[in-house]
Amino acid sequence: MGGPAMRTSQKDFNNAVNQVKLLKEDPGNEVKLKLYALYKQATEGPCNVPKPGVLDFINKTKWDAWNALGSLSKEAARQNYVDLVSRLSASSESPSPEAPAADRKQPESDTLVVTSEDGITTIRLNRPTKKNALTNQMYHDIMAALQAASKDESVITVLTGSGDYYCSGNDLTNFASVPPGGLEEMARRGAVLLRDFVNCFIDFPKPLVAVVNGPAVGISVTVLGLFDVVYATDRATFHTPFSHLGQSPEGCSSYTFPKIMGSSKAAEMLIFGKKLTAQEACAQGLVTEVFPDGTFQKEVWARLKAYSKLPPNTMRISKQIIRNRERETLHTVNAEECRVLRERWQSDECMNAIASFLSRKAKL
Ligand SMILES: CCCCCC/C=C/C(=O)SCCNC(=O)CCNC(=O)[C@H](O)C(C)(C)COP(=O)(O)OP(=O)(O)OC[C@H]1O[C@@H](n2cnc3c(N)ncnc32)[C@H](O)[C@@H]1OP(=O)(O)O
Repeated sequence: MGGPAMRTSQKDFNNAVNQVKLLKEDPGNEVKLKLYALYKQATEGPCNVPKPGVLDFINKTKWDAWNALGSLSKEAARQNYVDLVSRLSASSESPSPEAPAADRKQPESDTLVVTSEDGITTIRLNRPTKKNALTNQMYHDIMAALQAASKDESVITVLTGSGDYYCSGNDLTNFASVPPGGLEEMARRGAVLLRDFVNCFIDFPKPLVAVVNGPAVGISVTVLGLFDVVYATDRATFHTPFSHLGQSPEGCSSYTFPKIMGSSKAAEMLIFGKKLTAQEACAQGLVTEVFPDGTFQKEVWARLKAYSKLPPNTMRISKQIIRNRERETLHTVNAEECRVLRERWQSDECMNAIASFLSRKAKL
């Protein structure tokens, strides 16, 4: 085990594994084989499986590459993997023809991880210590990721979260720093950001799937009405505590929720802040299907991989015909919700609720 190898953390390694999926150029089979071997060595140690038969050409080649690393330590393999990915990333900076530079904007921080594999672009909220609460930067990064995904070669786009929560909604500290223009300016900016954010979901052209890996709060729940399919673990809950926060519904939920679940069920959620279990949300049509937490990831990703093999243009056209009729209505609803919220954000009821959370007096 060499000294430098010890400097690579598990986080660096995980980042490198994600980075490989974002490479804009195919590094070629030889490099892919090297990456494979280093990955196996870093995660499982020296090759410990029987050699495949000579006719099993692909697996034998992979086995040979892994076996050639001999007794290289896991740490050293991790370091070599990270170094190799870093060199590959540096040499694949040139823009790809199908994605104009503005649309390829990658997240500026690690709070959003975007990967593409098997025809699926996955946008992962990655702020688990804050229950994936959405910072202003994350709203921008999600918009950029959706824009890029709408033009990339993937077939399906997925939004999901890291850790035990799907998302705890708007980061309430977004309201903590008041700009020079005062509360009014803060509310104006918030309304513009919210409108643009929700518009990206309304206009998204490909099948959009939410993989709800845990509890969901606020805006992460309301925009679900704009997704095509919502899969949830049985640990998930769905909570829109707008009245508790002195706020009003957004994400087009004032329109989509009554349509999905009927006006009285929608009112119980959006006005009284009733928290739904995953099963309840499924019974009311907000969630497509609920999976046991133990098999959630396995079952959902297997299903999505199978769906991603379906003809992409046909799926896109089917989505259009399902959604297009309502697109203008949804834009109108979004604009109206943002107008109302802009006023709410300047109200005493809202300010008190946020101050209360920030001073840790209140929790949902
Ligand atoms: C451009 C503006 C657009 C605005 C759109 C309008 C959007 C509206 C909404 O989304 S409304 C919903 C807002 N969300 C909330 O009110 C949730 C607040 N959070 C909580 O009530 C709880 O944290 C919890 C129930 C989600 C989880 O409770 P628990 O399991 O006990 O964990 P902790 O409270 O200890 O949380 C861990 C850590 O995360 C921080 N955190 C969680 N959620 C948020 C949040 N929404 N905003 C900011 N910070 C959040 C929490 O403070 C803890 O931080 P700490 O460890 O104390 O530093």
